[in-house]
Amino acid sequence: MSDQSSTSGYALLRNPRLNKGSAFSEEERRTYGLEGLLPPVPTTLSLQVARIHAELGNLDSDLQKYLLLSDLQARNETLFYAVLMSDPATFMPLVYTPTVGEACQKFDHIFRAARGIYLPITARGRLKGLLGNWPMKDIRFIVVTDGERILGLGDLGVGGMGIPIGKLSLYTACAGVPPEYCLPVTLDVGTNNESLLEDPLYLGLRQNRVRGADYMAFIDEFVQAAQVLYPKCCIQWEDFANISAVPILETYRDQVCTYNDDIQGTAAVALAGMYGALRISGQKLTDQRFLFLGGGSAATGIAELISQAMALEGLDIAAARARNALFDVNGLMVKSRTDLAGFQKPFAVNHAPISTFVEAVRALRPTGIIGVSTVPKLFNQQVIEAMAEINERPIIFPYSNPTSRSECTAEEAYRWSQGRAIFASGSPFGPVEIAGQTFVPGQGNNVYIFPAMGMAVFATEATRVTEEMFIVAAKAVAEQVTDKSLATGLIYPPQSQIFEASLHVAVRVAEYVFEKKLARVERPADIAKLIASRVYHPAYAA
Ligand SMILES: NC(=O)C1=CN([C@@H]2O[C@H](COP(=O)(O)OP(=O)(O)OC[C@H]3O[C@@H](n4cnc5c(N)ncnc54)[C@H](OP(=O)(O)O)[C@@H]3O)[C@@H](O)[C@H]2O)C=CC1
Ligand SMILES: CC(=O)C(=O)O
Ligand SMILES: [Mg+2]
Repeated sequence: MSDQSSTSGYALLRNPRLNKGSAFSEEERRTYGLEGLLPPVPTTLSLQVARIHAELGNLDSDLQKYLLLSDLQARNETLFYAVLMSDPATFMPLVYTPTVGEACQKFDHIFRAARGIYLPITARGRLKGLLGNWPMKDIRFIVVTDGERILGLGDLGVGGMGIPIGKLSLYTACAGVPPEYCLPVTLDVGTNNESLLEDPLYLGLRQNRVRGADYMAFIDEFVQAAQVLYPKCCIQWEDFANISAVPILETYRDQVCTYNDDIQGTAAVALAGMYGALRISGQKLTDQRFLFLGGGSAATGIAELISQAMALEGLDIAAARARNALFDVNGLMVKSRTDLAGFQKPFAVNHAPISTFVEAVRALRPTGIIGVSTVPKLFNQQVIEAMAEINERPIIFPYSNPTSRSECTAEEAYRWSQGRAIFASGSPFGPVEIAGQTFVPGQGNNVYIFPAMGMAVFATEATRVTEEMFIVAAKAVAEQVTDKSLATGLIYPPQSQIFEASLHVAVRVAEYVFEKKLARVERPADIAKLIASRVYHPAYAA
């Protein structure tokens, strides 16, 4: 756009952060040269929200709704967030799991306006320059993926970009982190997904994934560039394969402000769910035994945080870890197995090998099973019935996303356990009625953690994200669950109240940040007030 047009009202209509669309007032239209560029009668933000609701209501595919919202985000950011925040329970499944999964799978075929920064490994040595092309200069959050494990959908190459975009939209919609501080990033190191490599529309590098020292050097260049350009930035690693996720976290967790959402955020939401479940069963955490289906990032992250929480309640850490057993493609992770990665070994149990999950359930008699395998339907009738035979109130958490990868549905868990399951799933399920009783399944998803963690880090300008901050966050989620919710089986705050719930968690985490002297701002007398003062509200500037 030429200089002549960039200062015009026409340019204003094309700047999503400043655009008000039909809501520009008559005075603004006169001042900015917008007269004639819009239909003549100004409207209001609330009418615009109502128009979007109605438009969405006329679409019958969730992907179409996703596209409408994503076009809106590219056109008018205030209106986009006003819509999302008007009804989070309705809009989260569209901009986040499950619909975002389909959008990532079809990314190259539905590509529209670009958002975020793409860093191809072919640009090694120039990453700071590419990252610096982003127009905002004070970035506080980068959500970054390399696209290798997108939800439970596998390697989607650059199509994974939908995830950082969706997660950061929820930083704002669920916890009020102002959008101008957020930057989605995709690292393109190639893809091993043959169908993408053969697709003429594929938008990423046409090569297999780079691994090993070259990969780690690329990651390091990215981290250093982000540090130099954005010294107050927190980097959230998202949807990397575990072979990359674990070493990256280990390398940087004590060097910079960073965390891995799949390992640590998921762990916190699972622990929160356990605290809720124990209020229903009336049991103690240290009496639980968990069996995980899957032994990757999410499983080992959850198992470790639960073990740490058990240790805080008096169990020896080794004994605590022994209460968290993992089961993967090759069966129960037992000490005699020679194929275990370093991060899996602490959870290997002293037991003879077991090759089927239902046998493992019968042998270990877990109080809860947690599905983080990416494989649907493996919590089958036999498994749920075995859990219901062993436990009065079996904990059943199929956490894999999106819905198509869920280890079971809410209906299956409740039906096969005669309504006794304490259930939560990674992607949302609607209420279920069994024998006249209505159950409300919770969404056991790190969305209860990462936006809140983001707001706490943003408001305090924290230097680090520590493991203890996730335990604090887990307790802060759990303490908000009412007895009324528990009576319906709901062990998390309702999705409709996620904004209020996230701010509560942010306050608790911020208190901890100040206590541990991890903040870069002065401790205020009233931390809740500090958080409230930092919250973004979707309203047009006067
Ligand atoms: N609800 C939430 O908030 C979150 C949910 N998730 C979901 O959890 C899932 C896993 O994520 P993540 O841990 O990062 O992925 P990983 O790839 O790190 O782990 C997947 C694990 O499942 C194992 N697995 C694969 N197939 C089977 C099978 N048939 N039976 C038993 N185990 C199997 C894998 O074994 P192997 O490596 O040998 O193939 C691996 O150990 C994803 O679907 C993701 O969407 C993740 C984060 C948050
Ligand atoms: C929720 C999430 O982070 C995942 O499924 O990967
Ligand atoms: Mg993830």
